[in-house]
Amino acid sequence: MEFKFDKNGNRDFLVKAKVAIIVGYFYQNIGDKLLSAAQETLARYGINVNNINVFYAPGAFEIPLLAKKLASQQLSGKNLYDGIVALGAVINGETTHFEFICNECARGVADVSYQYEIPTAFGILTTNNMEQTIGRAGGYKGNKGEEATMAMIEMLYLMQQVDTQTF
Ligand SMILES: Nc1c(NC[C@H](O)[C@H](O)[C@H](O)CO)[nH]c(=O)[nH]c1=O
Ligand SMILES: CC(=O)[C@@H](O)COP(=O)(O)O
Repeated sequence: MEFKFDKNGNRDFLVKAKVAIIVGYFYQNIGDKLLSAAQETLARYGINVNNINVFYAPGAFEIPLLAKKLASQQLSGKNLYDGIVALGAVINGETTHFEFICNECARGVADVSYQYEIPTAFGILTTNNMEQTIGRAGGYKGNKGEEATMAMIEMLYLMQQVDTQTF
């Protein structure tokens, strides 16, 4: 993914950024792979490790509530977090349960970003089997943890651009 902003340009806005990572821990090994990629990406772009908090949800269905709770946190009248990254994996089974979890998780994560105007990246794998899952957690299709984190970082830049635009 190519950033729209100059990756080698001014990154001061990233050094002070506070980020929450939520990991759906239904498949712990997958969650760990996604989390590692997210943490490495944040470090690569200069976000202070002391400004990153990690939270574990039992499953993807619980992620939106945790995301909303985190997004609502305030410090001195401002949002505590500048960005949120939601990670996890939902693997289809024999029933329609998969659809309900995926839809509610995606809808809930999106609603948090809209309601609180905090970039909340959707890094939840929605796959048909473990092979597809592993392939997207550091395998042949990359790592959704890195991809989602990069999207969140770019949104931090864009939100700053909007807030500081002049004519
Ligand atoms: N099957 C998967 C689940 N199921 C659990 C739900 O997310 C939720 O925790 C439960 O329904 C209780 O509310 N979660 C995943 O993250 N991935 C799955 O494949
Ligand atoms: C996505 C799920 O909840 C899945 O693990 C459930 O499997 P099943 O539909 O076979 O009960």
